[in-house]
Amino acid sequence: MYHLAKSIYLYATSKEEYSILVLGLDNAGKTTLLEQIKALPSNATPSAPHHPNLKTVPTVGQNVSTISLPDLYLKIWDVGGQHSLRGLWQSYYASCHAIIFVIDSSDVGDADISKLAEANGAAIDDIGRLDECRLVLEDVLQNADAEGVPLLVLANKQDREDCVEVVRIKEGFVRKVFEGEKGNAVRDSRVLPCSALTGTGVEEAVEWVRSRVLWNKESRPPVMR
Ligand SMILES: Nc1nc2c(ncn2[C@@H]2O[C@H](COP(=O)(O)OP(=O)(O)OP(=O)(O)O)[C@@H](O)[C@H]2O)c(=O)[nH]1
Ligand SMILES: [Mg+2]
Repeated sequence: MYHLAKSIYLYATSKEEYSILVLGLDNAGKTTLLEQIKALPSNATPSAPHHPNLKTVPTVGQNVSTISLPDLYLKIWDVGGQHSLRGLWQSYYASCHAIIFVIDSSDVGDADISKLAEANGAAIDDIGRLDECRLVLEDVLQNADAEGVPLLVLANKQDREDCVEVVRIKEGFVRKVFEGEKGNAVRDSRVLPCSALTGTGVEEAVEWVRSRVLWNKESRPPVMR
């Protein structure tokens, strides 16, 4: 009887948990984004409000936090984006349910990769940030373990005066990467603007991810917590 009661209790109180992987070049704003997500009203309670820690340092390794939404948990993995750390990303692909790829909208020139064709084949140290961003995103798209995983591209730092508008990042960069030969085009994806620093667009980003992991749950089932 005790075991039956315990099973019913666990069934009634447990929720599905989905893992979200936050990727992007160093300095893109991944850790700042994680801090803002942790501080969302849906996660904090009036008795335990959460104030985002916006003083970040470059991540060496990973930060992980689980946020509780009414119907599910999102376990969010923020991994370091420095060049030397990117080799670790692929070990997260097989178990993630969605990827958020963060772009620093003030560090991608005019975001038009068609002008970069001649940079193909250059060593990574010799290329600009837009091309570096393209190579890194293509690498994610091409990895078999990440196949079919919903992908949200966040055009971050939209609060900065020198940022490129989201439409240019979408049309000049993301669409061309997806349509390119390494693009692996068929995938649930979206490009959204945000400012991880001010928090603008963060809630919309979480809502997109929440809806897409649910949509994709037959291909990538959640774990129960
Ligand atoms: N203006 C502005 N600055 C931002 C925004 N998001 C992050 N930053 C700043 O960008 C810098 C890097 O932010 P992080 O969140 O540490 O970047 P990261 O992607 O985690 O970097 P790594 O851990 O090295 O991969 C910090 O100085 C942040 O304050 C934003 O939306 N707007
Ligand atoms: Mg970081």
